[in-house]
Amino acid sequence: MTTILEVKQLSKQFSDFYAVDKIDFKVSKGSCFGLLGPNGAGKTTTIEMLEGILAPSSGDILFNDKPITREDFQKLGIQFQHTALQDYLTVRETLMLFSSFYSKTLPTDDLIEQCQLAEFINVDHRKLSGGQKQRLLLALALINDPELIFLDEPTTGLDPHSRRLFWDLVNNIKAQGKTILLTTHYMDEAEYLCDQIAIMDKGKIIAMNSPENLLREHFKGALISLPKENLSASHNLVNVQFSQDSALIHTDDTEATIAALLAQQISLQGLQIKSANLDDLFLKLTGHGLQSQGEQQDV
Ligand SMILES: Nc1ncnc2c1ncn2[C@@H]1O[C@H](COP(=O)(O)OP(=O)(O)OP(=O)(O)O)[C@@H](O)[C@H]1O
Repeated sequence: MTTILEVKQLSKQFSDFYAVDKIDFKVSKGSCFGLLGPNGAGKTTTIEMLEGILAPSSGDILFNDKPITREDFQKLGIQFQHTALQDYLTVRETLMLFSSFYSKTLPTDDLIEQCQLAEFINVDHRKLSGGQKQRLLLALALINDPELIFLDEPTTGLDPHSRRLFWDLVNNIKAQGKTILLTTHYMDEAEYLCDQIAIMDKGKIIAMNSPENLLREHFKGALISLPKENLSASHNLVNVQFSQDSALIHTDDTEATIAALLAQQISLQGLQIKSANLDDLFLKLTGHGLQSQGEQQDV
């Protein structure tokens, strides 16, 4: 597969602190690459260097095998976490305003259709719901017909229906052969959309592969989940990790583990046997959860 973007030993230092610390990765043309990690992991700092917004402290960024240039930045599309839009403009007027900034643009009507904005085209953008606003920001990111599109936590705070709708739009864009670099806190989003993911924590990439291979690499057996309150300090168990509400036991032998729980008279009330997901992987690799603290969805 052709590599569209390559990052080598990329770092960003703020005073004496490394927000991004010597990371390496490659993004294949036509794929969706996910940068996954909790608040403060260094995701936004990384993509701001790739977008030309922040100067790297050290390292290289190659675009189509050559050091990235000013001209290359014109071939990027960026959906920021927050974009200040001109007040009092409708959705159509906003699209037309942004079109005027570029020499080459996609037809406004195509963007409206592609991002499912037809219903709101004459609505002041300030009246849009969270999901509608994200679709408008996606249309703005696509306006210059970019080769590589950056989506920075595009579904944070959206309700489940809006997130699903947004995922379908992203898959349609990918089906057109575009490359997407996505940052997200959500493991289900990464599992659904991404061909490759890099898990970041504290400025470093701690694991990288396809979601399926990562899970296969790190979880051979099953994951037994029990309500935390079923366990006490006197119980003697190995391979237990604690998330907010549950004790998670990784096991290659489910029957033997359940027998061990029963032998210690641990209640099996609320027990679940599940396959591991990226949240479990993150917990295993770092000892802390992937979801940011205090984050809420406006369901
Ligand atoms: N301009 C800056 N000056 C100093 N520190 C910064 C600056 N920008 C980011 N940081 C710090 O760098 C670290 C990484 O931040 P970054 O925004 O890249 O993380 P993130 O993974 O994108 O988090 P989030 O999911 O909250 O957006 C954080 O500790 C942040 O406080």
